Amino acid sequence: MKILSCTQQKEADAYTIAHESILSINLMEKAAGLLAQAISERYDKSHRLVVFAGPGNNGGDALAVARILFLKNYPVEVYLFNVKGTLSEECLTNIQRLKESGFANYTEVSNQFDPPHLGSHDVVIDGLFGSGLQKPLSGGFAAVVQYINASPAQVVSIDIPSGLMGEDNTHNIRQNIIKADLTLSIQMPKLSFLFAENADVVGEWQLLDIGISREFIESAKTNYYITEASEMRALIKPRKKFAHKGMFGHGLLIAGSYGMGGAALLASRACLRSGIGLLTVHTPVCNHDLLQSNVPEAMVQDDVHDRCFAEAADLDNFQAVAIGPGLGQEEITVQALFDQVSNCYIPLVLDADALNIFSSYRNYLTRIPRHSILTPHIKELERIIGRCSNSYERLSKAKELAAHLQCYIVLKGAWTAVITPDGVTYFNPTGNPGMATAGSGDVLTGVILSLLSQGYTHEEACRLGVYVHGLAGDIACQQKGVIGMTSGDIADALPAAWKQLMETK
Ligand SMILES: NC(=O)C1=CN([C@@H]2O[C@H](COP(=O)(O)OP(=O)(O)OC[C@H]3O[C@@H](n4cnc5c(N)ncnc54)[C@H](O)[C@@H]3O)[C@@H](O)[C@H]2O)[C@@H](O)CC1
Ligand SMILES: [K+]
Repeated sequence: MKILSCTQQKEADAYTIAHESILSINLMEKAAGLLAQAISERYDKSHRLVVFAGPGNNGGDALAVARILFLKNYPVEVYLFNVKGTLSEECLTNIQRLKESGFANYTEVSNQFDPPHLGSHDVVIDGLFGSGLQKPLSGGFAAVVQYINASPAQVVSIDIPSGLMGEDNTHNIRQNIIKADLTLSIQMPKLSFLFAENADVVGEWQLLDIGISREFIESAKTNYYITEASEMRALIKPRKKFAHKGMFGHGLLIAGSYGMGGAALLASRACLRSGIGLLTVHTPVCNHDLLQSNVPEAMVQDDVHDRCFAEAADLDNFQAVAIGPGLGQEEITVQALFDQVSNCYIPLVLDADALNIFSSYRNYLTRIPRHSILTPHIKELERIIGRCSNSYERLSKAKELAAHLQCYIVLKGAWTAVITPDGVTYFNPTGNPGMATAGSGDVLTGVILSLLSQGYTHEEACRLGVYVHGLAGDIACQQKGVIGMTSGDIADALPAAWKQLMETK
């Protein structure tokens, strides 16, 4: 699914109106019908709806919603903010229609505003500003937002919480943004919904399909997408009857050190549960028995060192290599890592301590072969690119790094972002907070290694790997709960996740 900018969303509205013979006011009526339905599904008529409408079409939506729900016998109260005396045409039409419906509980605010008391059973419908917001809210509008936010009322925002920008909020004023419990977003999600620091203003969000032109959406250019199950299903390579293990690749995992053998174990289990033909784990001698007895399906290649990775492995006969889980950062490991990476000629995944080492030796970053996959979580990324003040800045810098190194970056977290060297970002919808647990990243590295070894492209391995890893996390969460689940449970749930994805229509 594409994520378009607010400017493009306005163009999409205009294109739909021009090419699909629907009047702007009728498109708004369609949106309002779906908004009203979503609101009535959540709140019954015991709730008073207090509607705050702004001067543009977001206000027009809110007024139409007020009329529809008033006619369904909801108790409704409307405040329209007309401070400049310039209302959009659709907003004006909807004031007219509201009045014609017999609605009387209507206040037009031009300067002085005497706010209504808002109780915990009231529902505020926020239609102050939508995709037409040009700068952070200030003055009277900021005061209204702060009044609503300070109240105990439930808040439903139309399209986007008023005051929030669709993309970059670096220069926004946070206290002047509506804090919604529910955001009913029209047609497409906004990029800013996917950023952690906006979670408390966006609340839960839901998309309403108002029938914006498919033609426009398909041809619109964007660098942001949300991955969909059907796309991932279509990527899975079918297995022929006469398939043999030699056809599914041989991967090399370089992982583990003294006290961190578990990371090698988790990545290996995940790798084998994701369809690889053969797996060799290169690990210090101290982890030999642990791996042999716990993942008998894997072959173990001992490093020369007892306790840490000390000598680059030969890459002949392998289709892909992953390095990093539980690797440690011993001096001898640093040297071995640089040797391994500098001479790597097969697809490569760098994770965990491999990334931490590079963050201490940033000059060496350019030794990473083009198209390698880096899988940092936020902290690991910031050790490389420096601290960022918000998610938009972090994403922008991650894109710069991906372009500079010509690498894929898998930025892990809620909505894990797969960033390609040419600047396209795919956000992943699966997963849950239970996955914020030790070893969860090791599992992902194992899955991606498995897919690369089987001949999936770098982009496919990243996107499919991240999707299935999140799905396995969701299955583990259903079985064990968000608190009790561990990364071992995620690895164990991989077979069910693959099965579920393959059954997706
Ligand atoms: N037919 C249509 O065009 C449709 C429009 N839709 C709704 O229309 C919205 C977009 O409408 P608009 O483009 O009219 O934009 P908005 O309703 O978001 O606001 C535009 C108005 O706000 C003013 N403004 C912008 N920033 C301001 C600020 N910081 N302080 C004070 N005033 C400010 C502008 O001058 C303009 O008058 C969407 O979010 C959606 O809710 C939907 O109903 C779908 C159909
Ligand atoms: K809004």
